[in-house]
Amino acid sequence: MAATSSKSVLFVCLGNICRSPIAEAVFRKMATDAGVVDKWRIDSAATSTYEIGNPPDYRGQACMKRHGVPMRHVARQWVIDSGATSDWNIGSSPDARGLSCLRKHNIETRHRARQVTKEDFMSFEYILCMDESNLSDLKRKANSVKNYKAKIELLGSYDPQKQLIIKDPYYGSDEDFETVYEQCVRCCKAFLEANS
Ligand SMILES: N#Cc1ccccc1-c1cc(NCCCN2CCCCC2)c2ccccc2n1
Repeated sequence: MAATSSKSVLFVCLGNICRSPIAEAVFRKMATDAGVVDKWRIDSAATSTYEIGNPPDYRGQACMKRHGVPMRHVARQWVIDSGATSDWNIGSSPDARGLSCLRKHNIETRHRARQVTKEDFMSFEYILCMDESNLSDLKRKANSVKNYKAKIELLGSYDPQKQLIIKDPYYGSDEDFETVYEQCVRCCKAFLEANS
């Protein structure tokens, strides 16, 4: 019987196509390799609406492939999608229990960029973001949510090499994506250790 999700983390960046999907994929692989992924609800989201519905940036996907880190994106030949009859959960990610079931049966789900929701501030224990702009956007959004529980922090605050900011690589090169990857590896490792 899979353990219930006792921990939860939402990685956030500006568009949810570059930095936060990399952080999510790196952390999910680390938690899987440590045998604790079933204890975690892991997701990523954007502070902006720039890229809602879009897959992770191809440069980030290439970086993950180089490092053998599975990403929830599945390149698609067919345009297969799903939808709801209600507006109850617009912008939310699939239910954690469903994702866990799919993962158990080794069925990949593809990540699509989504914006952080008020519900996220109530349901995630940690919301870890990449730079000061993300942090101020998140704190402003959180202020409109009564009794929210999330600890809103910079992912870089866990970096043993003290690189506090994970810079936006959107206008950058493959090397900039490599730097994002290396920072995410250091920070996610320290964050997992701090929560084990
Ligand atoms: N903004 C900024 C910015 C400033 C400095 C460095 C990077 C970026 C930057 C720009 C992006 N999209 C281009 C502008 C989008 N449009 C801006 C005006 C509203 C309509 C949308 C990004 C998209 C996805 C992920 C990260 C991104 N980051």
